[in-house]
Formats: sequence, C-alpha cells, structure tokens
Amino acid sequence: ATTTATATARKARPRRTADVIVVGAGLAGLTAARRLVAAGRSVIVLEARDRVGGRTLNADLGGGKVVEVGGQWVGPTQDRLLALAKELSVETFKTYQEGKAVLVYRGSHQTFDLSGPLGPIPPIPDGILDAATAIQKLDAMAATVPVDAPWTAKQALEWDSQTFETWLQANALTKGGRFLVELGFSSVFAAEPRDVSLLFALFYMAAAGDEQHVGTFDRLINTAGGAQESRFVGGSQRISLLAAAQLGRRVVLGAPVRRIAQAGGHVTVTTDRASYRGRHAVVTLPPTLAGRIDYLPALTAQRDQLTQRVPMGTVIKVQAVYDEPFWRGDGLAGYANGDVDPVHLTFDNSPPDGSPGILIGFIEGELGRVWGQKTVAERRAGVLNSFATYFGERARSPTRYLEMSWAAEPYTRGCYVGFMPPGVLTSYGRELRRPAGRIHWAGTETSGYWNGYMDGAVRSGERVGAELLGGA
Ligand SMILES: Cc1cc2nc3c(=O)[nH]c(=O)nc-3n(C[C@H](O)[C@H](O)[C@H](O)COP(=O)(O)OP(=O)(O)OC[C@H]3O[C@@H](n4cnc5c(N)ncnc54)[C@H](O)[C@@H]3O)c2cc1C
Repeated sequence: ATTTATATARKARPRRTADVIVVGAGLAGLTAARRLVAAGRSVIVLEARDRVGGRTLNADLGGGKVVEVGGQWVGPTQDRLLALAKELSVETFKTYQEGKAVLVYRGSHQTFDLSGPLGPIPPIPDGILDAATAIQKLDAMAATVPVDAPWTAKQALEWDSQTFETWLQANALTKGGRFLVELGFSSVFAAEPRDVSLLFALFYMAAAGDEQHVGTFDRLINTAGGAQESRFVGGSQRISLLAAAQLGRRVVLGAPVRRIAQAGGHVTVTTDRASYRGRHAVVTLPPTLAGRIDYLPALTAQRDQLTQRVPMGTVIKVQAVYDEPFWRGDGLAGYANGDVDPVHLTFDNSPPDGSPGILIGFIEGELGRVWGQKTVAERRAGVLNSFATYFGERARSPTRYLEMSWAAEPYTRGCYVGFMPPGVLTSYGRELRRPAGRIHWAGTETSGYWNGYMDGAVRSGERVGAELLGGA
C-alpha cells in the first residue's frame, strides 16, 4: 500500500523538467507545443493567466452561446490557422454582411452597397478616387517588400525613415481620401499613421497573403475575400481551449515567468512559484512583454534594444447585445463606417443563428488612449451614441454591454499587435527571430505572413517547432 501511495504522490507531483519549456499559452505557444509533442519531445507550457488563448477570449452569453472579445476573424490565405482549426474540428461561419452598409460622415447619414467595386470602402465623393489611387500605390510598394526580410527591400531605408503619416500627407490630397485611408489604417494597426513606420505598414500589407497570393491592403480590410470573412463556431478561443486540453497537464496556468537563466547546457525558467528546467525555452510573448523578463546572462544589446522599440497598439473592443439583430430588419448589414466618436467602425457580431443580436465596435488608436481613461459608464454612453447614430435609436437599449480594453491587460498591454515606428525594422528586424543561445522566439510578431494575426501566431509556433526539431 505504501508503494502505491508513493507512486500516486509521485504521479501527482507536477513535472518540472522537459525538453522544451514554452512561455505563453496563446496560439503560438500551444502550436509550438503541439508540434514538439507530436515529434516525441517533452514539453511544459507556462502561462501567466488562469486561462489559455492569450489575445483570443470568449465571453459567455449563457445558453451555450459565446461572443469573442479578442481576435476573432479568419479569412482566405490564413492557411495555417484554418489547418489547425480543422485538426481540432472547429468550423467556421461567414461574417454577417447582408444588406446595406452605413456611412456617417460630417453629419450626413447614407447607406451604400458592399458588393460595389470598392467593397467596404464607403463612397465619399471627394475622397473615393483619391483613396483608391493611394491604395493602389501602397499595394505596388508592398509588392517589393519580402515578408521574411523586409529590411532587404530596395527602398527599405527610405521607407523606414518616415511614418505612414508623412507618406499620407504627400499622397492623399483630399480630406475624404485621408479619412478613408486613415479609417482602414487604424482598423488594422489600432495606432495612428504618425506612430508607424511606412516600411512596417508596407510589410504588414505584404504579409496579408501566402506563398501563392501576394499580400494587399484590400485583403487586410475586406470582409468578403479578406481578413474579416469568417468566424469560428463556438468562438476563436475554442481552438486554444481544445489544443490545451489535448496537451493536458503539460500546460501550467497562473505561472507568470519572471526569469530565464541559461547555464551548463540547459535553461531554468522561473515563475512566482517554481522553477522549470529544459534543454530549450520558447518565448511567445509580444516583444515588449518578452523584454520584461529577466535573462541570465543578459541578452545582447541588439535584442534588448529591439524589445525597447516595439510598442503595442491601443484598442477597446465594445459590444452591445440586443434581443434580436434589429438592423437586419431595416435591410442593414450592421457594418458602419463613420466619424462619430468614439466608434468609427462596426460589424454585426451575432452568433451564427442570429440570436441574440450583437453589434461590435472598435475604439482604436488615439481614441482608444483618450476613451480608455474614461469611466465604463462614460464609454458605454459614448459607444451607444455612436451605435444609435449609425443604426437608429433602438441601439441605445441593449440588454447587455461588453467591453475589453486590451492595453489594460497586464499580460497583453495593448493590441492588436506590436508595431514598429521608423528605424526599427531596418536596424533591429533581424533580431525578431534570432535565437539567444537556448532561447527561441515565437509569437505573431515574429511571423512573416499574417504578422499580427492568429494565423501569424500559428505560423510562428510551427516555425519555432521546426527550428527546435531540426537542431534539438
Ligand atoms: C481585440 C482584438 C481583436 C483582434 N482581431 C483579430 C482578428 O479578427 N483576426 C486575427 O487573426 N487576429 C486578431 N487579433 C490578433 C490576434 O488575437 C493575435 O495576433 C494572436 O492571438 C496572438 O497570438 P500569440 O500566441 O502570438 O500571442 P498571445 O495571444 O498574446 O499569447 C501570449 C501568451 O503569453 C502569456 N504571457 C504574457 N506574459 C507572460 C509571462 N511573463 N509568463 C507566462 N506567460 C505570459 C499571455 O497571457 C498570453 O496567453 C486581435 C486581437 C485583439 C486583442
């Protein structure tokens, strides 16, 4: 009996050593762990939060229904995310886009057709041509940027020496054109044109594709045929929840990593409660959070300076729940563009069966910074006012209001992604994926294709898995 009791105790004791210690149980960390485990490696995944999924999170609506408060959409060319979802039997459904879209600009309210040649870009008379020309130019420039080494583009230095704003001032000459390009830009980066390097913006456009399809600005902003085309049944976090369930006890929650030491041919990864030992570590945090871990010995100057220079965007995702999607009855898709602060962009975010009705809005960039400092009650009133201006007075009376401010999350600190101001890609871009001894780097910010997206996170997990299996 004593032997059995000892064996049980030994079995129950959590493992503290493995071939690879993965830091972070978002899509990147879980994908890396899956690949390594499939190849027979032992793995421990350390996750700071008491849940998996990182920047994806489902909110419970009751009755078995959920809505996503983090990353949610998936679209064509996001092949690796779709493949992972398929492995886990998570299905997709199309984002609701039937009916007219709404534009409210400078006090005038109009509807427009989403199946027109410019898709989701609203027909502002003094801006549409200007915006279309600017986007054409951007796509042509982006086509010259190699996604795995943007710093080698012929005009890399010239483009990395200016912000997107500088380029926009010279290339979008009308107020309407500027408004349209800025709207698309902030919906993609959750930052202002003045914050972001032109080269980084072009790289991000180039990254919106795959090995067979060149990346374009349109694929970033489009619903049909673009990054907002579909959603996951049961919410995007389900992918991480299922992947983590398969990994079982290898995933340790509530374990914020504070220090990674390398010595004597192994790594020691220390959380608040315990130390874990492995032959390699994989860090999947956005660069700025990776820079908050203590490394012994210290990392190189180049690597540390990279992590000093990749800030996160600012976004508050807001949603109002109604008994039914009343806008559908009015012939509206639930998609609005406008200049009514604080929400300039909305979608219909109802579950697949349309019940309950949910409107989603984004408070992005500077608006996110300003409105993030207000009270929930102030934000709620502002958001519902935006929704009511776009969709009518019924929008003022939701049954529930949900919001998630990602910059306020200690283990994310901003969204959607870490972006690069001028000078960073050309001087430090090479450091994104360069291993530091036994420490390897993953996370969507290290991806070529679909950098910043769930697909990029999955690709980075696969890449780091291959890196370790090749050399481990
Ligand atoms: C509001 C919002 C909307 C978005 N919309 C979309 C979308 O529609 N489509 C899309 O494709 N993408 C979208 N994204 C982006 C997408 O969610 C991310 O690109 C992707 O989830 C990143 O995965 P990751 O594994 O690289 O990083 P993360 O998900 O950030 O994972 C990192 C993990 O590390 C953990 N961690 C942090 N610090 C520590 C520490 N010290 N020790 C241990 N663990 C730590 C974190 O808790 C987290 O779980 C959106 C993001 C947000 C927030």
